[in-house]
Amino acid sequence: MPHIRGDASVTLKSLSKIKHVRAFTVRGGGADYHDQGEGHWIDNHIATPMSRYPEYRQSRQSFGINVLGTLVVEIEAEDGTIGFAVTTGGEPACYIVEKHLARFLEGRSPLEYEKIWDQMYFSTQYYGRKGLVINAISGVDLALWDLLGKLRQEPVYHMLGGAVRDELQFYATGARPDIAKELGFIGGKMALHHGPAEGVEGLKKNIAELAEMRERVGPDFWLMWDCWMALDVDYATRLAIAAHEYGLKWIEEAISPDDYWGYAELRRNVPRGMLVTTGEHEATRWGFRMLLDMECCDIIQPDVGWCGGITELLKISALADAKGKMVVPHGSSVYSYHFVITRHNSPFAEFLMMHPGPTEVVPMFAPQLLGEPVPVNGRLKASALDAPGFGVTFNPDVATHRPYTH
Ligand SMILES: C[C@H](O)[C@H](O)[C@@H](O)[C@@H](O)C(=O)O
Ligand SMILES: [Mg+2]
Repeated sequence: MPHIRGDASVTLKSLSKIKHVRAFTVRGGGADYHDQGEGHWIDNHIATPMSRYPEYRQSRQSFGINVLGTLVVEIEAEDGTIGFAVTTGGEPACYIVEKHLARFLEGRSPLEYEKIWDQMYFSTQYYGRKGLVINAISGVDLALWDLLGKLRQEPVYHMLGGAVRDELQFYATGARPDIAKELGFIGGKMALHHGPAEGVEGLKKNIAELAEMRERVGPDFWLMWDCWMALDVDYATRLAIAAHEYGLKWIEEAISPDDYWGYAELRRNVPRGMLVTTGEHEATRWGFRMLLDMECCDIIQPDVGWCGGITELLKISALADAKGKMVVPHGSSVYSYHFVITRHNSPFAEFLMMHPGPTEVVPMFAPQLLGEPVPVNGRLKASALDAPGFGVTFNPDVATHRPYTH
């Protein structure tokens, strides 16, 4: 019998424990990517649930889409190694991290990420479960995985099972799918501009925009609509039927994230071959189980910075995989890239075009993450993710503010 060596080189004891958790907020783009300047495509008459109020129709910032700002979570180990992550959450999320969540990490091993997640979730369940609290938990979880990778000197995707393909391929979200095609992306997702409050005229304008873009990109390039929760089932059904002749590949987040029944109905209504997608504003394995068990959609799109982090996304993805459903995370830069490259049921990823046009590729969370990789010709090699943790560092030139301590 050959002697089988099995020295457990990484143990709970050998890895440096967590010493400090700190939370900061940052303004101006980055993880709160809706927080952009004037004239940006991402704030130009995009249909939302607030579009029923004319005063809030032109700009999503007018009703506060960028009110939170970025949350930066920093976790320092006893040996001085620091892991960090960014997500949407700003000052209120800082409060939750500092005053509530930090107690479950300080003094513990970063290897205990399952137990830490469980304690963060169930200790906040009485006021959390979705939205801001899960954003905060996600930020902590992502910073924990970044710290673990830096302590172990390996990239997060290695710890998630390794790459199942040599490279990532991306579709682009932005106002110019024609330019996205020239840049090598596999498809272009546009924001829908007119909602039910603008009646049949608005619906006709939507279809005219789609028809014009189809003319520009040719018959085979993927075109999708992101409806950002703006529609009702009837309007979404009529829009999907009218869009079918222009080859709309999927209709995304057409109705309220809470209307699971409406999504199931819409999915029964849309023309055969058109996909219904949603999930970026859903959270935890329990929320995504509702979407999957109620047959709400063909692709789930969790945001790893909003759904519970990597630890929770692993559970969500396994649920979807068991049901033969694709998981294409909502654009969240390196945090989704390290996940997507490791999952067979995540065949492509989203790249959110943050250039104002958008006419060029710029890092999604710019200027916050130094070393943030971007797709080249619509693709990113797995080897581009090989630095420890998530492979990025926080830009020291970006002003941060720590509103609370503990
Ligand atoms: C483009 C959409 O309106 C949102 O701004 C976008 O963040 C999100 O819905 C997406 O899927 O990228
Ligand atoms: Mg979306």
